[in-house]
Amino acid sequence: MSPWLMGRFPISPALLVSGRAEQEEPEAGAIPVHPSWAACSVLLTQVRLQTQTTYRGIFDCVVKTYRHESLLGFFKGMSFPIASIAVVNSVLFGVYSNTLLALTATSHRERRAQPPSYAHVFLAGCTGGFMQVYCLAPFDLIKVRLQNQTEPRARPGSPPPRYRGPVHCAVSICQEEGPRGLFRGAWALMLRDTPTLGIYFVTYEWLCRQSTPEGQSPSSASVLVAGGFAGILSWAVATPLDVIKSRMQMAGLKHRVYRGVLDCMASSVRQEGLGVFFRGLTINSARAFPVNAVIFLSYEYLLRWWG
Ligand SMILES: C[N+](C)(C)CCCC[C@H](N)C(=O)O
Repeated sequence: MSPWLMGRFPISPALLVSGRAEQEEPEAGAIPVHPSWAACSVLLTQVRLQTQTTYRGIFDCVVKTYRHESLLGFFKGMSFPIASIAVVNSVLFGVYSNTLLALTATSHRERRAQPPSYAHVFLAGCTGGFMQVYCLAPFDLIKVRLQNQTEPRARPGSPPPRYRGPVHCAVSICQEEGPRGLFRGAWALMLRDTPTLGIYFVTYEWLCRQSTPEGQSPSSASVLVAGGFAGILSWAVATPLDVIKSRMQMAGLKHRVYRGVLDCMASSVRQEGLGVFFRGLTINSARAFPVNAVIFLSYEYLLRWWG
């Protein structure tokens, strides 16, 4: 077994074997598990649960994806977001720190002795969220479009998927809709990120201050816990608009074209009930803790080294 396959995730053989007459690839009985697979599957499952109505839940989505698209299916649309993480987070944290600097006129070091007010932290977070949307929107659109392609890769005789990969997806969108097409759903993304990133930084600051004696820098453990909970809380608040954002990004493909954010909300609620706003909440929150714990730890360390 490849060293990449670190463990095996047992699944009832009946689940994998049933209805497999026309699919040969997956081995019956187990899905090989690797951390990168786990991370990608979380992102893919979240997007599919939010935009497609064919899945009964997280487990059903994972099993169906594995059955129809094999392990590779989970990595769909991942190269672009991975490449974009550094850029998007640099913009977010760069704008946040500089706005805080402008508002409080204190450097990162001085801020421990003179902590900024929560209103300033919130405002700086909202500004960071607003600015990051410009670079996040195209990457996020391509990710959502690729993750929603359920066709298996390279199966002879089967119709090819609409997009062959991230670059083909970007070029096709530009050709079909012009460069503005790359910003489809950007309004919903802005509504999602501007206030929730304010909440994100306020939660982080508040939790750090609760666990740190006055005037001192927070310990790594405090940073990890505060960052993790800031991620969970901000994703919990952001999930309703995340669902709408993903649906608007898919509009015209698997979904009808909506007249705007409100139309998308109203028609989703009419067809699927209020529960639609909580699709992907569990998976978003589970992913949010480790991801944001690491993001804030890196941010604090970088500021201490270079600040
Ligand atoms: C505010 N909102 C919850 C929308 C996003 C928070 C982003 C944090 C991090 N980049 C992540 O992917 O978890």
